[in-house]
Amino acid sequence: KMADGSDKENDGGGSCHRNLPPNRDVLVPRSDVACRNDAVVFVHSQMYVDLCNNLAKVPGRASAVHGLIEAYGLTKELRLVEPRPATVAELTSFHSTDYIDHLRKASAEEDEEKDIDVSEEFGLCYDCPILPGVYEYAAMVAGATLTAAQCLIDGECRVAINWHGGWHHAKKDEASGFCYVNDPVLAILRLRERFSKVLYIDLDLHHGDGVEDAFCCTSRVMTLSLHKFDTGFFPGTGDIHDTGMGRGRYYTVNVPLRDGIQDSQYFSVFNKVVSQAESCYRPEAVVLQLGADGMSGDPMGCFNLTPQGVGRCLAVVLDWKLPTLLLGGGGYHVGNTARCWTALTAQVLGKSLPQDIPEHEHFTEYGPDYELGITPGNRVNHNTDEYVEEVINIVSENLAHVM
Ligand SMILES: CC1(C)CN(C2CCCC2)C(=O)N1c1ccccc1/C=C/C(=O)NO
Ligand SMILES: [Zn+2]
Repeated sequence: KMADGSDKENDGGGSCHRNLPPNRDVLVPRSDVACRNDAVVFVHSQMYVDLCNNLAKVPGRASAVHGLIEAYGLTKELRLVEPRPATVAELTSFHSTDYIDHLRKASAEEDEEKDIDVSEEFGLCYDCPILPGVYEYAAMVAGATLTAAQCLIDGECRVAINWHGGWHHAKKDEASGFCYVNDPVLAILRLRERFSKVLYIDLDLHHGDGVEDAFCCTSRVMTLSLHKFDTGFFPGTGDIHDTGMGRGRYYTVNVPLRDGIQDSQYFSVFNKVVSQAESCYRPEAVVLQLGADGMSGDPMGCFNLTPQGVGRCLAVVLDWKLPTLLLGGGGYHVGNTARCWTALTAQVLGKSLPQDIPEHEHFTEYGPDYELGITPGNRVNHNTDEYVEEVINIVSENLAHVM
C-alpha cells in the first residue's frame, strides 16, 4: 500500500476525473507536507568520495567537487550524513534480481576471467564496462541517495544533496550510459512511501530516460526532463510528444532543446513549463537531477549554460518550500562541474561566495582565471525564439490535461 492508501498498481491517477477520495488530496494544507526544519543534509564520507573518485566516469571529479565546497567553508554549514551501501532488497525494489546478481558477480571477478559475451546481455559492455568494484560503487551511490531521501521523509531537513548520484539512464535490468544503478528511481520509490505525488525534474544535458521509463504509466510520479534532442544524440528518446501511457498519460513531460542554448532562453522555458507543472500537479516532494554537462566549456560542447542560469531554475523549485532532493549526474569538465555544484550548494544555504577560488588542493583545476563564475561561449544557438515558443505551447497544452 502506498502512503495515500492507493495500491502500487492502481495509481488512482488519470486526468481531470480523478477517482481519488476528494478529501485526501485537495484539503491537505501544503504546510503539512513541507518540513519545518531548514537544515541542509549533505551526504558525505571520505570513503564515499574515494569510491566515486576511482569508479565514476570522470576520475577525480568527486574529490574536486567536495574539495571546492569545503574550500569555501560550506561543509561547516551543512548537516553531513554518512552514506551506507544500498541493500540488495533496496536495489531490487526497481532493478531485476538477475541484473543485480550479475552485476555483483561480474564486479567481483578479476579482469582476465571476465567473460565478455555474457556481460553483453545486461548492457554491461562498451559504454558500461564492468570494472572491479563497480557493484560496491553503485550500491554506495544508491545508498547515499536513499540516505538523503530518508532524511527528507524523517523531516531532518527540507533539502538533501548527493552530488555523486543522479545516474538517470540505468534501466530495470540493464546498465546504460555509464549508469549501473538508477538511484533517482530508488529515491522516488522511497519518497512515494511517504508522499503521494513526487515531481522529478532532470536538467542534465541528456534525457532522463531511465527515470521516465520507470514511471511512464503512473500519475503518482511526474517526470519532467529538459535535454538536448537531436538525431543521433544519446539516448535518442525524450521527444516532445512522448507524454506517458495509460494512467500516466500527460505525467511524462519532455522539453527537447537544440545546441547552443544560453541561460536566459533556458530559464524562460524552464520557468513557464515547470511552474505550470507544479501548479497543476501540486507535488508533495521534488527530486531534481542537476547534471552539469550542459555547462559552457563542457567537453560535450552542446549547451552553453552557466551555474547562474541553472541557479535561477533551482530558485524556482526552492521557492515551493517542498522536501527537495538534489542529485548530480553528468558533467565532464571537472572544474566547471565543481563550480556549478558549489554555487548551487551555497545558494541552498543562502550564502554568497567570493568570486576568487580559494587556495586548496585542487586549485590548479581552475586556471587560468581561478574564478567561480563561468562565462558563456559565443557559439551558435540553434534554438530560435519561434522553436522555443512552439515547444512551450505544445508542453502547455499537454499539461492542461493534468488536474
Ligand atoms: C562515457 C560518457 C559518460 C562520457 N562522455 C563524454 C563526455 C566527454 C568525453 C566523453 C560520454 O559521452 N559518455 C557517454 C557515452 C555513451 C552514452 C552516454 C554517455 C553520457 C551520458 C550522460 O552524461 N548522461 O547524463
Ligand atoms: Zn548527461
